[in-house]
Amino acid sequence: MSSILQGNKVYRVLLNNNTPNLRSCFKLITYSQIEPYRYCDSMDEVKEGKATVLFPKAVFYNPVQEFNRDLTVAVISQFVKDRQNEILLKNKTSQSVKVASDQEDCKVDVETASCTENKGRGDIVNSDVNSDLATEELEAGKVYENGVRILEGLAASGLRSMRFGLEIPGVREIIANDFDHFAVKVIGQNIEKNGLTGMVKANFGDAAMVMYQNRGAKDRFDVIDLDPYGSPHQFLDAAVQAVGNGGLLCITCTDAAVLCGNFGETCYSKYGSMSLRTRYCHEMALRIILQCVESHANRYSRYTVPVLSVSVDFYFRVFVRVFSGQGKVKRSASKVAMVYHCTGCGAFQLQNIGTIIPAKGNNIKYAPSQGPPVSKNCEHCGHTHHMGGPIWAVPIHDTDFVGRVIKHVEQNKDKFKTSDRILGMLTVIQEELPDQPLYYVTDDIYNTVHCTPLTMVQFRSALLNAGYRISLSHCAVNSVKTDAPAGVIWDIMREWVKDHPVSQRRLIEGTPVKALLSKEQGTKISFEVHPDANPPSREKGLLRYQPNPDKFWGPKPRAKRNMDTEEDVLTSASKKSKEV
Ligand SMILES: C[S@@+](CC[C@H](N)C(=O)[O-])C[C@H]1O[C@@H](n2cnc3c(N)ncnc32)[C@H](O)[C@@H]1O
Ligand SMILES: [Zn+2]
Repeated sequence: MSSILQGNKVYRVLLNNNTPNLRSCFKLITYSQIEPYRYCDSMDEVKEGKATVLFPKAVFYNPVQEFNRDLTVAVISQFVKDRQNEILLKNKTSQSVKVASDQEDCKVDVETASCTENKGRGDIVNSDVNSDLATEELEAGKVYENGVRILEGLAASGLRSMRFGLEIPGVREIIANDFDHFAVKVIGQNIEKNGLTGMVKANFGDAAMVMYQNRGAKDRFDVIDLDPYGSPHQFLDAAVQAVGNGGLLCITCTDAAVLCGNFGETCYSKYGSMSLRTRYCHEMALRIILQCVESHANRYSRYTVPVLSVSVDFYFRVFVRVFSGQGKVKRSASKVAMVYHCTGCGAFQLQNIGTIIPAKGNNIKYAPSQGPPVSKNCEHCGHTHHMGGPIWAVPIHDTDFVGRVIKHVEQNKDKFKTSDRILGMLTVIQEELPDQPLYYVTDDIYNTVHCTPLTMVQFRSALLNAGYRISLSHCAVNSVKTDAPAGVIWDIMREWVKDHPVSQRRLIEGTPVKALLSKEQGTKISFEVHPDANPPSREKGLLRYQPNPDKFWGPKPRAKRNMDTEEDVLTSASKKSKEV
């Protein structure tokens, strides 16, 4: 039995395949007369965070995305607090100040605060709208007339919106929108069930249209959450316009195969960037998404500041603030870069598209970059390069913000089922070298050289002893982010194989290993254990890289779609009966 919506009617379909007269299988019920759970064949009740929601099979729900929802609740909660502080700050001074608050050391810099730009251009300054909030201790579940407005563009059952309403303090209104009538009915019911009438509103519409209708200066949202099936690309143009100045976009992408280089040409068509199939593809994916959001924003004299970007399980999630300001938009070309990736040894080099040159006084000039940074063949192994990108080449997180989210989660640990994972991942993120895009993976290095592996501590010590910085990336276990040039990595390996020789049968002419090991050693290498070789997140024993969270882990398929016409239903039912 399943339910199908047509116009304002719901068909309760009894698919009895042995019945020749299919019309007798349908029972027509007037939609408005009936509550969704009464006509659904099965309606599961799910408790997550403070919310309890009903899920019919026909509406999308993926339990392993609880981490995504927990993290989003934490990030938006912190964002709301930060906005409050920015307002206080703006009211007090235009300098960087320490704001005394429940987060003792929350330092907010006016540079990144939303409030200062574009006044008088008709762009609503949200801090003005919210100014009453700034002095209040906020509570979750309470409607604040001057609180934040949140749009969940693709809400399915509205679970996320219910959690926002019940768990994020300082909210005015949440629009839980979906383009499926049935889902919207379920959202309505979940609003009542969670006592959120008046704060959360169910809305039927195409998310892009809803955002276009709200792009006027006074209508923009403070937060927009986009959690689509696959790629969000068709919503980005509207999203960058419908978010207020300094507002927050929270975007999920589950099209990992496209973003990780399996379909570079598709990635180009969706994100305007060529993805590469490499060991650092997960971070590259995040950077492709960020450059894509930025390029959409630039068209409307806006620019973005990523506050947190995570690669999780099978998906990517970015949290990006959007600001207005044509002056800063000019910097965008220097924030993105092409990637040259050696097809032999995996060494990579970035080539920024634009560059900023200091000029007279405090002035700057913008110019195209000079390049390329690599020769036709790799200087280390002689193989050719693939070129990918453009990618976002500046920091993908705001480490101060990440620190505040960590504090928020530590203080509210019992509210997030996935708090251990959030804390582990965010701590690794805080340790990431912010100015070194992409990474090597040590297993990959050892495979290229065909040698016995070093321990992580030995490898890290060798780089630190040579005077370079090193960190992990949250995107991959055994990852190495460093400011050392690729040549130093190969120097480490050349030193290592002196005592751990590579089998002669591997040293075939034309292979990367043959070329790499034939080169002269450049840097002096020591494997003596360096005091900083163990990252603090490892020493503390945090849950840094979680194995697959569930047995049936992965992106869930679309919820079964409601068929459009009775004819479709009949055709489908008759197909089914033939299959039996
Ligand atoms: C992945 S689910 C959303 C899951 C939800 N955010 C959560 O956390 O459980 C995607 C939803 O987007 C809806 N959808 C698809 N295209 C849409 C569009 N153009 N506008 C609005 N909703 C859309 C689908 O009906 C589906 O319910
Ligand atoms: Zn190479």
